[in-house]
Amino acid sequence: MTAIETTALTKRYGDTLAVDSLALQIPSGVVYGFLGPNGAGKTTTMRMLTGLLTPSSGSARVGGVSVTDRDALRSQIGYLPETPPLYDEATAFEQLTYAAGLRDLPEGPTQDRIETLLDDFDLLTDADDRIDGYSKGMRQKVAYIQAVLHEPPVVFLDEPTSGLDPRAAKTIRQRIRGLADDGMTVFLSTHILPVVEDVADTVGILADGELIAEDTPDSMTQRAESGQKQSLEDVFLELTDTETAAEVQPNG
Ligand SMILES: Nc1ncnc2c1ncn2[C@@H]1O[C@H](COP(=O)(O)OP(=O)(O)OP(=O)(O)O)[C@@H](O)[C@H]1O
Repeated sequence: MTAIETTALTKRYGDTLAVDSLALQIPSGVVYGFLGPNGAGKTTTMRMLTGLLTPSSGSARVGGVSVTDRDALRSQIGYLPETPPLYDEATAFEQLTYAAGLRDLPEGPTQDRIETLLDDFDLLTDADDRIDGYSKGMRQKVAYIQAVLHEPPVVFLDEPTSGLDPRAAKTIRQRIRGLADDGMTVFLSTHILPVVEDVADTVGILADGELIAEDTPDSMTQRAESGQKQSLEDVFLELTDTETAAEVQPNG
C-alpha cells in the first residue's frame, strides 16, 4: 500500500515558490529520509502532509486520506515538528494523558503505554515534574512519545534527535527502524546524515522546492565510475552545491 502520495504538490508564499510540483510515492513500512539544504521546502512539505498548511495547488494523500480531510487525517498521522507543542505548566504525565484523551485512546492500556515509553527514555522518575523545568532533550523525548503514542500508520519526524544525548539519540534511531519494521511509515527530516544513512530505506533530496534525487542510501552512495563508496554527506554536498551544479551545465 502507498502511505504517502503527492501529485504536483506546490506551495507558494507570495513570490516564493517553496515547494514546486512535488511527486512522491512512498510505500508503507519504510523509513523515508527527507533531506535538503536550509530553506529547501522540507518543513513546508511536512506541514502540507500533516494538514497544517493548505497547498497552493496539487494534491496529497497520507494513509489513503486526502490531506484536505483533516479530521480523517488526524488518526492516520503523528507529527514531531521542529518546535514541539507542549504545555509548560503540565507534567509529562499530564501532557501525554491529555494528548491521548484528544485522540480518544482507551485509558487503562494507554496509561501503561505512556509509562513504558517514559521508562524507555529514562523519564519515568521526572514524569510528575512540570515541563518548564525540563531540559531541551527531555522536552524532545516527551514530544517524540506524543507523536507515536497512538501508533499512527504514518509518522512525520522533524529533527527527532535534536538536543538528545548519544544514548537517547540511539534509542530513537532504533525505534524509528522498529516502527518501520512493524509496518509503520516514517517520514524523517534531519540534517544529521549518518542517522539517515543508518535507518532510511529511501532517501529523497529536496533543493529549491524540487526533488532532485531519490534512491536507496546504498545506491546513492555507490560511485558509478569507481565502484567505491562515498558518504551520504559527500553526495548531499555534491548534489546541492549550486556552484558545482552550474559548472556542469552545458555551455555553463
Ligand atoms: N510563512 C512563510 N512565509 C513566507 N515564506 C516562507 C514561510 N515559511 C517558509 N517560507 C519560505 O519557504 C521556503 C522553504 O522554507 P522551509 O521552512 O519549508 O524550508 P526547510 O527546508 O524546512 O528549511 P530548514 O532546513 O532551514 O528548516 C524558504 O524560502 C522560506 O523562506
